[in-house]
Amino acid sequence: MHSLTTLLVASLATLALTKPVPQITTKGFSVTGTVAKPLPAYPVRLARVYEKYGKPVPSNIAAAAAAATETGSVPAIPEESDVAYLSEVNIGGQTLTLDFDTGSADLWVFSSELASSYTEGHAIYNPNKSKTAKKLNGATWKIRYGDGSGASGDVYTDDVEVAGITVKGQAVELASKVSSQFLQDPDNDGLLGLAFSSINTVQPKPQTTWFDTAAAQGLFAKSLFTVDLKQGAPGTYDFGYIDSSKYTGKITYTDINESQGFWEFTGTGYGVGDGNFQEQDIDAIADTGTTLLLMDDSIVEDYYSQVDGAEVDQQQGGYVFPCSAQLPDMILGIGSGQATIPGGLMSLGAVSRGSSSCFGGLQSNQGVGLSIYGDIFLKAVLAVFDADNKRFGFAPK
Ligand SMILES: C[C@@H](SC(=N)N)c1ccc(Cl)cc1
Ligand SMILES: C[C@@H](SC(=N)N)c1ccc(Cl)cc1
Repeated sequence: MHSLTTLLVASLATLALTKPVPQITTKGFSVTGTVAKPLPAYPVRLARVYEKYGKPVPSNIAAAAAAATETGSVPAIPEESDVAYLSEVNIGGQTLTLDFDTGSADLWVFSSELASSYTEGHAIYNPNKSKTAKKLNGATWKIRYGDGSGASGDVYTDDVEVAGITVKGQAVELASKVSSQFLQDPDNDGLLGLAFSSINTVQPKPQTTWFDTAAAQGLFAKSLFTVDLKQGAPGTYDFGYIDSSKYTGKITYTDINESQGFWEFTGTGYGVGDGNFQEQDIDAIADTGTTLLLMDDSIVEDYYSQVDGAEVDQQQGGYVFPCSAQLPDMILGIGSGQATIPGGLMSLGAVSRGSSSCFGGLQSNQGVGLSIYGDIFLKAVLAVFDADNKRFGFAPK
């Protein structure tokens, strides 16, 4: 008899294991010219010039820029076994809890356009109850994840508030269809994409993510956000600033390659426990929307070869080990530094209530060619997603 946890963990594990890059039909993309972007307020532009040349921003300019821009913080609440993290969002006066996802670029929600049998237990968005909703005529969207999970529907624009920051005219994608995976998770009312807008699935004209819309409207003095996830406790997403109280030591940055639309970088290698560090290029993405740490089989096998009793459990869909096992730390080389994931974070907990078998936080990426540094990694660091400088940063915490 599978407990819910097993099903959820297994389905998400399977989901995480087998949900390769959302199948975005690139052939349909047509960038019909560029929309004139409102220029950020003058002091913001001036402050950026100083920063660009590594000069301290004069206090009067910094003060003026700060006055013209916004910052905000919103809790990231873990679901059971930390399988996903949910945050509150207000759309046209309606509050939903969404899965913020740096691995996709669609803001889509459970909506009044879904059959009511699908919306049981969910908060839904109903544009007819919003004073500021406008239909985006002719626009549709359809997202697919490798495991076959996905959703589709049509599009409105509305005022979307995240972390106290309101973006007017944000594209909101209403689900009129969702796949079964999304029905197993009654608290998840949809996704808020934080990847690059180049992989947004709206047709015929792709839309921008909430973050990119806000940045284009000049709402941030610094166009960056930070992610501070915690094991079994609320963390935060912060927008427009870095809270120095959320990390220790210094932030190490690495350039990202946004050509696939992800926060993608080349890791410098890995180490298991106090074993020696293996230098190798690792094509990785930082992904809040994936529960696990997904890496090449060779690395996964190396790690579990050092865990007594670890084995692949087909039924669970990945490596399991005795919950009594002492798990080694996982070291990930990023830029000039190394992120240490303590052994205690490398488990998702018992495969089902009362079981002495635990599900591994590190699992195979099934050879998809990308390593997915998901929530297991993000619980170990303060992560900085810096769009201004096209870089990813991390610091111990
Ligand atoms: C980009 C993410 S899916 C997402 N975060 N929306 C991903 C890609 C490939 C694999 Cl194998 C697993 C996860
Ligand atoms: C597509 C992912 S979100 C992501 N891939 N980052 C997902 C999340 C939750 C459910 Cl229930 C099903 C699928």
